[in-house]
Amino acid sequence: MSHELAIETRGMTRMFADLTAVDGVDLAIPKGSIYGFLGPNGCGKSTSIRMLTGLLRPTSGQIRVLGETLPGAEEKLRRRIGYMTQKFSLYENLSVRENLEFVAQIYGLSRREAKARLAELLALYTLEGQERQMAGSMSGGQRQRLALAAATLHKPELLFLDEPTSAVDPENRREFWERLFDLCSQGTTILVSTHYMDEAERCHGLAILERGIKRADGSPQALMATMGARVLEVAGEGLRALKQQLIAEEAVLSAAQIGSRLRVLVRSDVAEPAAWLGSRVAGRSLAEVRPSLEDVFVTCTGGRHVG
Ligand SMILES: Nc1ncnc2c1ncn2[C@@H]1O[C@H](COP(=O)(O)OP(=O)(O)OP(=O)(O)O)[C@@H](O)[C@H]1O
Repeated sequence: MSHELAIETRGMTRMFADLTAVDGVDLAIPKGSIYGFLGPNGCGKSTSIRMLTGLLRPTSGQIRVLGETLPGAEEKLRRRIGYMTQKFSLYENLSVRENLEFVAQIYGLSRREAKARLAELLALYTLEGQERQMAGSMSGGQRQRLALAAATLHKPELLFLDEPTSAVDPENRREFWERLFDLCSQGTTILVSTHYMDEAERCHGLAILERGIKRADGSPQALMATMGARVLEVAGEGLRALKQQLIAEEAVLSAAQIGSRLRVLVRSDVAEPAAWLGSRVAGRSLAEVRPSLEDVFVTCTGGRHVG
């Protein structure tokens, strides 16, 4: 297996009784990239991350992380990876400083190393004025910065972030992503799970997951360029009724209203989608538009998630 890959899996599978939470997932994630898992709740993002961090054993399949085989190398990998869980996992009744000191102890930093690293992190994550504040009384954005400081305290080579921005506003989310690109530019590989399209679009590469199955994999640009549908927008009157009429067509993967337009995904095996759709929209105006990542998502999941 290649040394240039931070993560490599073949047929990674996890069952819970008779539910297949992760179903035969193959991954090849290059070192130094930000890679996303995109999918709705319950599609297997957290279960995949837990297997890749060595916290959960796969039912079958092969996993290599930073050149080590899992299960088996959990202890070796512990110092080399960082993990920010979906729920805030620090102590709410400890201060910012106490939380970070506690994590430093877990990773066996000496008092001196811990002092220097804490000063660095407090400055980097703009937590300097809040050292004594209880973690439980912080805002969503501040908690998230503290959680990221804690997850990166030991300078991991590979960082796992499970839906890190689900509890923060768009401005904090944008700021958080700037931090991730800083970490990436210093050589950290990042695997981030999300159900936000805008977040997925920032990744170098991503996997679209649905019910434990990887439906597509590639850079957002490549996924948009190669998706199996053409995107057309219709403007005019009576779009709700038109939508019902169109989704009954075999060739239409989805039709969803966006403001005053109806965004229609037509299967790419329809030779002339504009002419085909034009004959069904009775005089309304129509234009082909560039696909978005959301269109890719809808196309690979068969349109089941957008109404
Ligand atoms: N310990 C468990 N025991 C039984 N079923 C589980 C367990 N952990 C996860 N599951 C099930 O496995 C499936 C995948 O869950 P998972 O948490 O990986 O999804 P997810 O994409 O991370 O979604 P979410 O964002 O809601 O956590 C779900 O149907 C979930 O109910």
